[in-house]
Amino acid sequence: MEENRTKGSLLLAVCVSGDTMNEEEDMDPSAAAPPSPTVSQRDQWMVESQVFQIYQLFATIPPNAQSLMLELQRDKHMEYLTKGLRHLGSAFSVLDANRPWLCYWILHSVALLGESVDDELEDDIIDFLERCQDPNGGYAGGPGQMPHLATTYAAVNTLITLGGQKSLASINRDKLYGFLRQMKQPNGGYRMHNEGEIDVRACYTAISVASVLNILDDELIQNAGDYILSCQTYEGGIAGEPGSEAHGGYTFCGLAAMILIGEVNRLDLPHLVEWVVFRQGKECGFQGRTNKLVDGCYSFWQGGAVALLQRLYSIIDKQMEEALENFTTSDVSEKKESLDGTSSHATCHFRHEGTSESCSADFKNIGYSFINEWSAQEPLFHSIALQQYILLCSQEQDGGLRDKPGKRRDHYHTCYCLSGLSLCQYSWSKHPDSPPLPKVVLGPYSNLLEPIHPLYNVVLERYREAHEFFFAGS
Ligand SMILES: CC(C)=CCC/C(C)=C/CC/C(C)=C/COP(=O)(O)OP(=O)(O)O
Ligand SMILES: [Zn+2]
Repeated sequence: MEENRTKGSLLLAVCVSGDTMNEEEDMDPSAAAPPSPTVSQRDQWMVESQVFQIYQLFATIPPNAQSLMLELQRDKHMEYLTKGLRHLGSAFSVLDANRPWLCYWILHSVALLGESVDDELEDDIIDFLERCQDPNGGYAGGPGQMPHLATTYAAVNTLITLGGQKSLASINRDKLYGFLRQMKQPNGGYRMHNEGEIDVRACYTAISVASVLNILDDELIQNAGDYILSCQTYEGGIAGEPGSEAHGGYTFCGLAAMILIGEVNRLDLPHLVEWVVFRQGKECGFQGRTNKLVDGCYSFWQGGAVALLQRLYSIIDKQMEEALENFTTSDVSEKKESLDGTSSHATCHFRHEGTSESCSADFKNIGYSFINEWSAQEPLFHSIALQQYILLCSQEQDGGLRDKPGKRRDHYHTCYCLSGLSLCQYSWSKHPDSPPLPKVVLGPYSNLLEPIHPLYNVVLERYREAHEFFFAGS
């Protein structure tokens, strides 16, 4: 966006500069006419105009009206989610491959708002997901359908969000492990389902569920880092598959998966930081990829990637120092690296400082140590601006959240806008359990949501219960 406009004005400056034109061109009025805008430019200007109208209105109203505009419509959102849950009950009998996702989006939103569902509905959801569980492992989009990694991730996160013995014990981890092994490809990637596509989403969903359920092992990890690394593009972000375009959704997936397998230091992190921070635009929200439109759901995908990067400062610093060293004394530093193995590309992270066990010994606890070693660094994005976009542009006053003004609310955007809002609110916290200062929460303090585990996107307290359950005795 910004780049486009900068390039556009540079181009215009060259075109109107007299030096480059002869007299005949100077006389021709059409030569000076600006090129007609592209469809993407028009779309961008339209969104900017809608967003800035809202910000303009906000800037001109009295403070008490401003506070009202910034209020998170908790009750309305709960009404919308409850309606969705009621509909979900009747949708359980309808043929649809998205139902575990609907369960996750709705229940995770409810949990973010600090609420829960009644026992009867909870039982219905556990029973429904039980029927989606394949006898040979993994969860399908509906009973009798083919198991799929995306719905497996959604089902596992739903059951963790519900919590409790019945819910957590309903996951057949042995069979699920078998399904993950079946999806694993020799190139290190994963297929989404039998004969399905191989992409970074599949790597993340497989690794995320294996990690949270304590079934991650060397076989599941083997070459996965090579595959994800091959998807980091020249822009710095991560694409769905090698050779594709960097995108926020896949960037979150690739980065989180690399952290969970202890190989995040293999990515070019400074380049990744550079790409992701420039995806937050003048509309205050994030776009998913270069020159595309802002969208509320990227508050989590891009905001989540930045939140993860915020905890990797020491590795980023090390990579930057090495790059500088390589730049100044390239061959000397190369020799040094090969002699003493100090290259960050040759060591295993994210580990406890000072330990020397192999990666395989400690990747099992990465998810847990990641939140306990929470760092106090500042956020790398404009957290207040993003909260402003979510509350003023993505929030529907009647409940539910959306992509952008003019779009309709839906459960996917409600889930990821709220997840992004929670990340913003805790982005300055020294520890995930320490309540944020009021000045970092935009709007009334009652806007505060529950904190999430940024690697799995489940509410932290529910993650902790699952961790105790699945790691007991290990
Ligand atoms: C865990 C899991 C399953 C993660 C999924 C991650 C995710 C959101 C991937 C995005 C896929 C994609 C290329 C969307 C582009 O849509 P678009 O062209 O409509 O949108 P754009 O213009 O914003 O790029
Ligand atoms: Zn979206």
